[in-house]
Amino acid sequence: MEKFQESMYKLIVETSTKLPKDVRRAIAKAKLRENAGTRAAMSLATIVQNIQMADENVSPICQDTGLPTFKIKVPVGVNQIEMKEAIRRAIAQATKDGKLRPNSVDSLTGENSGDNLGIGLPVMKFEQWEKDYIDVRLILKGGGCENKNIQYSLPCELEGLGRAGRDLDGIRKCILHAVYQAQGQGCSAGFIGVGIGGDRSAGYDLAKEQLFRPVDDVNPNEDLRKLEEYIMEAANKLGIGTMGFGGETTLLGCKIGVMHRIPASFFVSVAYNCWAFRRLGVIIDPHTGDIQEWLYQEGEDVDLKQEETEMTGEAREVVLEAPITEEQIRSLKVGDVVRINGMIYTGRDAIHKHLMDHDAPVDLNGQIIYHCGPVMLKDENGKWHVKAAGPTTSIREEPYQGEIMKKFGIRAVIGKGGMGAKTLAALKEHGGVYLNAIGGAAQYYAECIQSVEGVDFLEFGIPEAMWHLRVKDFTAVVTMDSHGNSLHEDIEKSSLEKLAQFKERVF
Ligand SMILES: O=C(O)C[C@H](O)C(=O)O
Ligand code: SF4
Repeated sequence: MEKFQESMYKLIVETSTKLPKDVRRAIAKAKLRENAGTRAAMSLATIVQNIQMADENVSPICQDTGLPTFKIKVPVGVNQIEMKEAIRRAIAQATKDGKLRPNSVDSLTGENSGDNLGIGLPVMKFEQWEKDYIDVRLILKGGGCENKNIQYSLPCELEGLGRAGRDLDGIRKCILHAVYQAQGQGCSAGFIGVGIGGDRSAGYDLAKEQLFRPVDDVNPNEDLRKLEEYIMEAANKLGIGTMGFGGETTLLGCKIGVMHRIPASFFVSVAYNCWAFRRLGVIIDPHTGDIQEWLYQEGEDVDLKQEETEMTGEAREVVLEAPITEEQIRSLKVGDVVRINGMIYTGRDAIHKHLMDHDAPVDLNGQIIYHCGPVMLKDENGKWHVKAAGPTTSIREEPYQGEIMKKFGIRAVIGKGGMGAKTLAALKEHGGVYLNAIGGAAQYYAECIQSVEGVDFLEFGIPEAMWHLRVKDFTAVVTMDSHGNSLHEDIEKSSLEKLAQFKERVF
């Protein structure tokens, strides 16, 4: 097994940087469905470009390289203790090489371990089997989509859909609702794994297990096959679309599993995965530790080629450079595309909390905040380089954002998934704007960053620090403006109306 660590390193790097073929096929299909010139088509074009850039740069597709979870099947007699150690070393190495973001945080102190190791991390689940080879599968599931997982306890009342009872039709309603409640925040279009039955933890395990099924397989259970097919069709009529911008594709895959339950409990657990569905697997020779075969890579290479596309389509394009005046901000409207040049400052969870009762380390008057936790590498000369830098889910900053904008005079925030009523009111009052970048497009945005001019709060860890970035042609869409308009609010409303059309019994 001397090659096992090297094989695990290859598996980690490949999973973080190259989407599997089954996922590429689903994205290619989605792209064909969108009408040219729409926001959804533009966003998908950016996503496709990002996938290609990650291939070429061998760099993370998305800056959130997730919580690494390994599922390992071993023949009797294989030493699992040694395998665990080899996996831990491979994880630390991949982090050092900038293929994974340091993502392991002490839940009590907030300290980032820096190498992706920690109590319980990475997750490794072993199982013995009768076969004579080792099967290792890895999923890197990011935080934004993980936060959109949801568990239903039947019977329940669902907005738009009414009563969901303890039968197949109740299950149908829960799954549709799960897609609706995710909106664009988990970087739609997404994939869902559903677990029916079990208790709360076994149900979620079963849901996540479904994410290891190939996207194009067929459920052997006839009822579930029909339900999967139905969900794919119905969910794509909700009009949530790529990044919640509206459009034809909201769901890229749906896999449903079932297990027994106890009489009092009836859970439907849904695991939501973003379009950056990073999961791969390998077959390993138990003597040498070498890779014998890659999984999820059957079929022809997937052609994602596209014509040169511009983010703008038919939208008005505005160039922004900080410091921005209130007048400039008030001239922006939902739907405008902005190209940002000059300085932006990253700030996410730790910084927003901190700024509520502390001063900012730089003058933020008229400036732009980017909700982003990048992957960064320092070279021998102590210079920082951006390896991946897409947006993070903005709604987590909802309790703080409005106040912080007013307190420091910030004019624009860039993020993804949109923000709520409190921020919208503050944008109107203060003269601010919310800009939606394409979630997961971490290579695409990293290329817009010309230099790293400084960093504050590095003690919060690399993802949570405030990075001072000089950008060129950083493109985003105005989705909340200073006149009280919010594309997110509109899509939520219209998708709820569409959801209500699926109220009647189907199964
Ligand atoms: O942590 C991040 O960088 C992003 C996160 O996965 C998110 O979707 O919000
Ligand atoms: S930013 Fe989006 S694509 Fe990246 S892990 Fe989070 S949900 Fe997934």
